[in-house]
Amino acid sequence: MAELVFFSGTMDCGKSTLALQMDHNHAARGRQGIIFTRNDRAGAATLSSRLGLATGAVEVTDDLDFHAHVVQLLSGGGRADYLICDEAQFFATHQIDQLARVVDELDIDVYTFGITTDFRTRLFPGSQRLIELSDRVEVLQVEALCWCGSRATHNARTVGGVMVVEGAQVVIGDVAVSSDEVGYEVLCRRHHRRRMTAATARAAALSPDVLPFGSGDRDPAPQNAS
Ligand SMILES: Nc1ncnc2c1ncn2[C@@H]1O[C@H](COP(=O)(O)OP(=O)(O)O)[C@@H](O)[C@H]1O
Ligand SMILES: Cc1cn([C@H]2C[C@H](O)[C@@H](COP(=O)(O)O)O2)c(=O)[nH]c1=O
Repeated sequence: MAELVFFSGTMDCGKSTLALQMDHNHAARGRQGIIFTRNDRAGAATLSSRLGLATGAVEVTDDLDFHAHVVQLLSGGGRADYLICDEAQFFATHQIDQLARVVDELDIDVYTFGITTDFRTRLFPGSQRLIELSDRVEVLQVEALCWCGSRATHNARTVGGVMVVEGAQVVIGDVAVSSDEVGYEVLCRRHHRRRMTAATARAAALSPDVLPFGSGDRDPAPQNAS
């Protein structure tokens, strides 16, 4: 039976890489897929991974109807055994419902990939609908790490190097960008709550105001902050 699966994790945990690997593995066994994405950093109609791989994709727009798209393809003699959908957090909720229809009515597997929460720790509407409708939600095994070494569970946005908690939900960007741009950093919940990025932690560790002893609530010096 076909299934709707949501592969989720923070930014930079390998979702797009897994999407490309899944497409490769299915195609290697003679299955035919359609790749969709929306707002990939590499540009329109592209699915790209930080490991350097990229492939062409159908760019998802507001008016794209997944069910109609696939039915049209099949009616024209085309074939689709599975769909790969990257950056699915940016899909509209009714588009996630269309994906569920593709699974249930056309018996086609749909593999979706995306982050669950935004920089304010709020669910993206598309991700919320995926959690509600998916047969399975899979959390990626490769753990992105907070600067403290704990598993990163949340995405922080920085503007000019400073963590912000207000602004538009969607701003396309990347981790490890220069400090005058909008950027992102993955953090554990503790450090997201304290708004403590690698740069803030480094500054605090260097500050002469910080006593060399303290309560058990102190944070360690950043391990990989440069
Ligand atoms: N130079 C590198 N060497 C090995 N692995 C890397 C390198 N650069 C990035 N990666 C891996 O790629 C992952 C990011 O992959 P990507 O598919 O772009 O993530 P996502 O789609 O979740 O944002 C990182 O977590 C890391 O494991
Ligand atoms: C947290 C957060 C992220 N985004 C954007 C930034 C990137 O363009 C994508 C995530 O891509 P990745 O492949 O998972 O790294 O989402 C956003 O628009 N708003 C946010 O709050």
